[in-house]
Amino acid sequence: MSTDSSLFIGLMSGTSLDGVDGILAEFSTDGTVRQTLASAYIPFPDDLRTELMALQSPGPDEIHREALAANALVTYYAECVADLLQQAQVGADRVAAIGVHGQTIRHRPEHAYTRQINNPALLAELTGIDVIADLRSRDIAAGGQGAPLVPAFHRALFGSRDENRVVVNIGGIANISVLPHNSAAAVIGFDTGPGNVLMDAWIAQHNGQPYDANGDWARTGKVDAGLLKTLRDEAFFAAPPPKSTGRDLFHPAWLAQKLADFPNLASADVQTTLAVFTATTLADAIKLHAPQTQAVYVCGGGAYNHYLLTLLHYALKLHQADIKVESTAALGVAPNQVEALAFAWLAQRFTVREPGNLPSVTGARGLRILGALYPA
Ligand SMILES: Nc1ncnc2c1ncn2[C@@H]1O[C@H](COP(=O)(O)OP(=O)(O)OP(=O)(O)O)[C@@H](O)[C@H]1O
Ligand SMILES: CC(=O)N[C@H]1[C@@H]2OC[C@@H](O2)[C@@H](O)[C@@H]1O[C@H](C)C(=O)O
Repeated sequence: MSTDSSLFIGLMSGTSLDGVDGILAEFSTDGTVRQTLASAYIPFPDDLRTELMALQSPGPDEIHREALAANALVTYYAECVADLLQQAQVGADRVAAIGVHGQTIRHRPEHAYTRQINNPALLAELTGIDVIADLRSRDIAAGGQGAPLVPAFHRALFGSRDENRVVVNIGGIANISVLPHNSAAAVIGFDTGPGNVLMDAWIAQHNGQPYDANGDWARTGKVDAGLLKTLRDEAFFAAPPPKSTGRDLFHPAWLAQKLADFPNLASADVQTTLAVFTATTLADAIKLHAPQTQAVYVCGGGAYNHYLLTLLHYALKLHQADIKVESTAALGVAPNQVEALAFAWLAQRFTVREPGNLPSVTGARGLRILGALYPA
């Protein structure tokens, strides 16, 4: 490794609540990714998943339960770090910092707060590595949404001089980054609504599976136009960016309420409609805010749902016949590694005291250095 580069770890556990994705990568001082040395995924055990799900809404003794869940969470983060170091045969002393997102349990930018449960002090203690945490609060303090943060990284990693690109992340929630080929043009980005969160909840409720692998169940049903319209009528979709959302709005009880008017729908038809809902809300956002898009690159777990990608491609082709839809693997980064790499990048930005946000995305008053340091 040369003197103008350093190793960083990124840890992301997102709204799907399934586990933690980690990456160990080498960055140049200017933030360029030189190479990825290792990636790892540690699933959460069922009891932690259940508690993280319960903490998404108000409940008894929350402060105590949140603290215990944070301690438990960090043991899996530390396991992920150990796995990365072991795979790459790298000592903790060679890693400059860990960028750790934590687990979102509330996201209420309209009330000027967002909460990711975490115990970064414990992570520094367990790993012996500097930890950079709390990466959203400063943007919110500056009047921003605090999310999505990945567009700045998407621009750095995936921006092109030749092609108008959109990067789509389909996690629990979905978001887009609009990357015009003209680098002087502002990058915009925002959450478009549910990604997998409602499809995951529905298949878990009906078939006991954590997600609809490959979209195979959704593929068997029919779209219900009435339900689709009811879902799309939610005010969030018509609101202009900057905007962000989460499980605060799109939770199983929200879906149950919308379904109340459709008591006779077959469960597979609901799953199909939810897949079309995700695909069309993404496509609408791209058509309205990035009509010149030539290529769409998809990351996040939803990139592995072929049925969903087919629906997205179909919805976009109605607008522009020759639009490309591919996964970010076509640009050299596996779809399930992009978010963790973004948090490694944010840790690198903090370390060189460079901003991590994009005011054109979050609506913050200006560029801000994101995060707080817990020294090793
Ligand atoms: N093979 C697959 N087929 C279909 N869906 C899949 C597949 N693999 C992963 N997924 C979906 O991707 C989800 C996990 O995606 P990801 O890890 O990107 O979410 P996250 O990071 O938790 O969410 P967010 O980006 O909202 O924070 C799973 O819950 C599942 O719905
Ligand atoms: C508050 C919060 O955790 N938001 C997540 C969530 O998951 C996807 C979408 O909603 C995005 O806004 C964000 O995550 C990514 C990493 C981001 O900030 O860009």
